[in-house]
Amino acid sequence: MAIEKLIQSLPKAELHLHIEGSLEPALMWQLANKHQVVLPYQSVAEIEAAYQFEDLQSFLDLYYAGADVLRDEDDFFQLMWSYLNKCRQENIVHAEIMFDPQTHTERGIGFEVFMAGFERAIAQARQQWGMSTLLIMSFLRHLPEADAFSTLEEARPYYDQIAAIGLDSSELGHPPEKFERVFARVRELGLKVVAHAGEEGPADYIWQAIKLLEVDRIDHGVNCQQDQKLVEYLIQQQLPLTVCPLSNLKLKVIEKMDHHNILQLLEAGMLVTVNSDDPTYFGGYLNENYRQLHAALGMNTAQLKQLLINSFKASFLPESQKQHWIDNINVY
Ligand code: HPA
Ligand SMILES: [Zn+2]
Repeated sequence: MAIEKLIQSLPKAELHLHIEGSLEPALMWQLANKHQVVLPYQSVAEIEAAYQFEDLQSFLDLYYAGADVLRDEDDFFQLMWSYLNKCRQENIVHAEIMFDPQTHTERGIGFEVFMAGFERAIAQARQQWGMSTLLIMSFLRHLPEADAFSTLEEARPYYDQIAAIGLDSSELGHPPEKFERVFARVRELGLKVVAHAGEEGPADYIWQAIKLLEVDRIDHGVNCQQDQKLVEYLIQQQLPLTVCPLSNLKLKVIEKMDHHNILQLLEAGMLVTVNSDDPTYFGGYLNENYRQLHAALGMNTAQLKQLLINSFKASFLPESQKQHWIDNINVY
């Protein structure tokens, strides 16, 4: 079978997806009208045209501004529902979805609003087509650690709906060590830990995420090759990286897709996975990321199969469910 068909048809997991980064320009436009939010754009086409980024921060500025149209429970339902439908179209059978509560609580929108919307969409997708999802609550690292502590406290009624806690937003100048104490508390609560590290930041930030936060996965991590000892450690420990190729291209972490190191890392034996990060901002959902790896880097069928296996291996699913899906990755 042609690789494009395999990319579409094989079961896959997505492990690095910010739900606020799946807000479609058309939905942003519709919600801005609904709530009379004034956007600095005159049309959906203008929103799309604005998505040209120089670096992570230039993206984050638009991403937080875009999230301002999300106001009531139904908005969060629609946001989640639209992504879960995309999963169905792309044969993403399991998704571990990040959300940024501080982006909403800072605007006076509480957990009871967004969690209710997310949960309603998740339950509907589970009932209608057996969609499997886990939620990852992420702290914004440009804010103080004290704010992360209070967010963790506010989330208390929802702990049984949250599988893991993450760390995202502006990386440079906000190293993992800034959040060492709050992640110690997270681990005491029995939650898994992930952190963005080594996207724009140095290999040392990846070491800090490992040693100080005791992460179960690294989000991005593409700068690991700056430190050969770190590369060896990641291989030996099989500590997963959730890599986002189109994101790296759009945020100029790499100059061209054919410079991406994901297949090198894969061939070296690292547990790397492919993910879309913020698909509406970066020009493609998950399958488009796989397609571009084939087009630009010549990803072959064996590599595709390994990346799909990795997507389940690196997930927080129970072992039996991981194995079930891995057994269903049939490449002819
Ligand atoms: O790629 C990212 N990096 C950091 N923070 C983010 N928040 C959404 N996407 C990202
Ligand atoms: Zn991310």
